[in-house]
Order: sequence, then C-alpha cells, then structure tokens
Amino acid sequence: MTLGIAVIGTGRMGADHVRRIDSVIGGARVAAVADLDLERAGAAAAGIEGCGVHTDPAAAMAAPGVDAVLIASSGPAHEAALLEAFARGLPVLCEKPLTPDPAGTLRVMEAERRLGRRLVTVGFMRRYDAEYQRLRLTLDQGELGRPLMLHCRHRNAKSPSFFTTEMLIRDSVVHEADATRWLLGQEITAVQVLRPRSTSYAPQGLGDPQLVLFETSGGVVVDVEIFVNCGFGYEVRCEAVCERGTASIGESGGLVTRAAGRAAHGIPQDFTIRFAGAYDREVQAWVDATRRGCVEGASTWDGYAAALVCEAGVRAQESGGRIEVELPERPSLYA
Ligand SMILES: NC(=O)C1=CN([C@@H]2O[C@H](COP(=O)(O)OP(=O)(O)OC[C@H]3O[C@@H](n4cnc5c(N)ncnc54)[C@H](O)[C@@H]3O)[C@@H](O)[C@H]2O)C=CC1
Ligand SMILES: O=C1[C@@H](O)[C@H](O)[C@@H](O)[C@H](O)[C@H]1O
Repeated sequence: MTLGIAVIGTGRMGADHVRRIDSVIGGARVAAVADLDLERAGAAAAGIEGCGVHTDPAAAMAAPGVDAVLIASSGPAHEAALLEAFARGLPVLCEKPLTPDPAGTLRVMEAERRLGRRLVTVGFMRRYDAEYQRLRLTLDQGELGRPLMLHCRHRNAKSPSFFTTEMLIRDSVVHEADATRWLLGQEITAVQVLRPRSTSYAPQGLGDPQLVLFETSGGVVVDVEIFVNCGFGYEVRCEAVCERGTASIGESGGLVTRAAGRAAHGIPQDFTIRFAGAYDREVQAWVDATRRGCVEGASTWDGYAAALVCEAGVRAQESGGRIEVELPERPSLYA
C-alpha cells in the first residue's frame, strides 16, 4: 500500500518534504497539507493529485487516505500536532526539536506511554548523513581507540528573522546534542556556554557566536562552535579526537579545484543542500518502517534527552556557569 501522508507546516522544511515525498522517495504520497497560511499550503500542494489543502492540522489528519503525519510546523506548534496524531493513532515523523522545551516533550512522552506503543520518530537527520554514519562506524570499529574529545563547528550563513539567543541552543545545538549521544552512545551530563563578543552582522540583541561545552557520562568533552550569522555559507564539521588518532567530517564540499595558484571548493549555502541526501534517506526510512508497521530512528526519549541538554544550555547561557543535566531513568517503552 502507498502510505498517505499529511504534512503539517509547509514553510521551508515542510515544502521541501512535500517535494521529496512527491518526487524523490518511493512508497508514499502527499494526501493532505496544512499550514496557517493557506496560500503557502496551496503552493506546496500545487500539482499533487488528490492532495487536500487545509489551515487546520486536525482537518488534514482527518482527510481521506491519510495513514501517517509529517510535522514540519514551527517548534512551538509541534506538541498540539503530536497529540492530535496520537488521538488518531497515526505514526509521526516530527522535525526537530520535538518541542522547544523539555516540559512539552515530557507531556508528549507521557501521552505516548499512555498509548503503550511508539508512534514518533524525531527528524534528527544527521543520523542518516553518509559522513556521520562513517564517523560512527569508525568510532565503533575501535581502531582509533577510545574517543576523548569531539570538536564541532555548526555555522549558518544567516539566521532567520525570528531567531533568538535561546534558539542558538534549542534549535541549532540540539543537533549536536543528539549527534553526540548517537555517535558516542553516552549521555550528556553537564553543559557550559562561553559567549564571545557578538558579530556586528548578527541582528541586534542576538548573542552570536557561542561556544558550548558538553561533558558526557563516558568522560568525553565536546566543544561546539555555534555561529548562525557567519556570512559565508553552511558548515557542519566534527572531529573526533581518540587515543590513537582522529577522524573528521564536513571538511570539504566534495570537488576541489586547483588553478592559478589556488585550491578551492564550494561551500553549500544552507542545510537543504548540505543535508539533502540525509533528509531523503530519513524520510524514506520512516516511510519504509511505517509501511512495515514498525517505528525506528530517534524516539521521543531521544527528543527528551536532547531537550534536557538544551534546557541546561539555556540556563548556562544565562548564568555563565556549569549546569548539570538531570536525566531520569529511561522508560521501558524506549529501551
Ligand atoms: N532538520 C533540519 O535540518 C531542519 C529542521 N527544521 C525544523 O523544521 C520545522 C520548520 O522549520 P522551517 O520550515 O524552517 O520554518 P518556517 O517558518 O519556514 O515554516 C514553518 C511553517 O509552519 C507553519 N505553522 C506554524 N504554526 C502552525 C500551526 N499551528 N499549524 C499549521 N501550520 C503552522 C507556518 O505558517 C510556516 O509556514 C522546525 O521545527 C525547525 O526546527 C528547520 C530547518 C532545518
Ligand atoms: O535545523 C536546522 C535549523 O532549524 C537551525 O536553525 C540551523 O541552525 C540548523 O543548521 C538546521 O539544521
């Protein structure tokens, strides 16, 4: 059976996911879309046969032929959409952050536990990126010895107009929170944030860049430069420093040219280019698992753990101190 998907939120990511489901991946169709902005929803659905266009997420989920939901609305709208999907028993792929704050994620987790089965996959797409997968395999194979440190760089050319200093952590560094847990198989136990002077290219009031430090349960220290108005392009790098060597990803965009005394390579301008393959694999994997009746990938628990790390990060931003992450015991549903 072809999976009928309701896509909630048809902004930048939602519209890209509609295009991906409609013309890149297999086994699924866009059955309905919803966005508060009807025109935007209509534009995303243009040319897709039988795709209903709505402003209300609940109406899109109730549309004929909907078997599953992809949530790509703004972070604060995720919780209501998730609970609506649960009420209908629909499997969900939800863009990160699962909710912007751990209190919201906890409510979602409690609702899913009451259902007694997993319905949610969180869109932490780096888990599907070929370079991240090779880095994890390299660490798992153990030839480099135990990891000691990760040096991460996360740079965006320009932040959206609605971006706040908190969002550098909750919206951007949330990726490194998940990637650290996934790469190392360790929990993040404490967070510190150092705040250099802000770039004059950041909108007024935005503290950009920042240096975020994680400590992990296995004694690894992770530094993350988050810089969302770097100006020159989109870069996500990670270097693992291990006992017998290092492994790094994100160093070059692929092709390198050498001419007239210079070597050069292009830099992607945003995540839709750098992570295009990862988004394709993520959505395909979710569709395939859902059609088999399975739920795979990052769980609500992973979304919660990342949200707790980000909460500690925001408190560390405010206090300038070292904040411990209080992670409760993992419920058996997410074992
Ligand atoms: N995995 C990744 O690399 C990325 C993930 N994201 C995530 O994707 C989500 C969407 O981000 P963008 O597309 O960049 O934002 P956007 O602002 O371009 O789009 C959000 C859309 O959601 C709609 N919306 C908001 N509340 C709604 C509601 N209650 N019901 C229906 N529609 C609603 C808005 O009208 C807007 O069209 C966010 O969770 C964001 O964190 C964004 C960029 C990259
Ligand atoms: O998820 C994303 C955005 O929401 C976030 O704002 C960017 O900083 C990240 O690079 C991107 O992957």
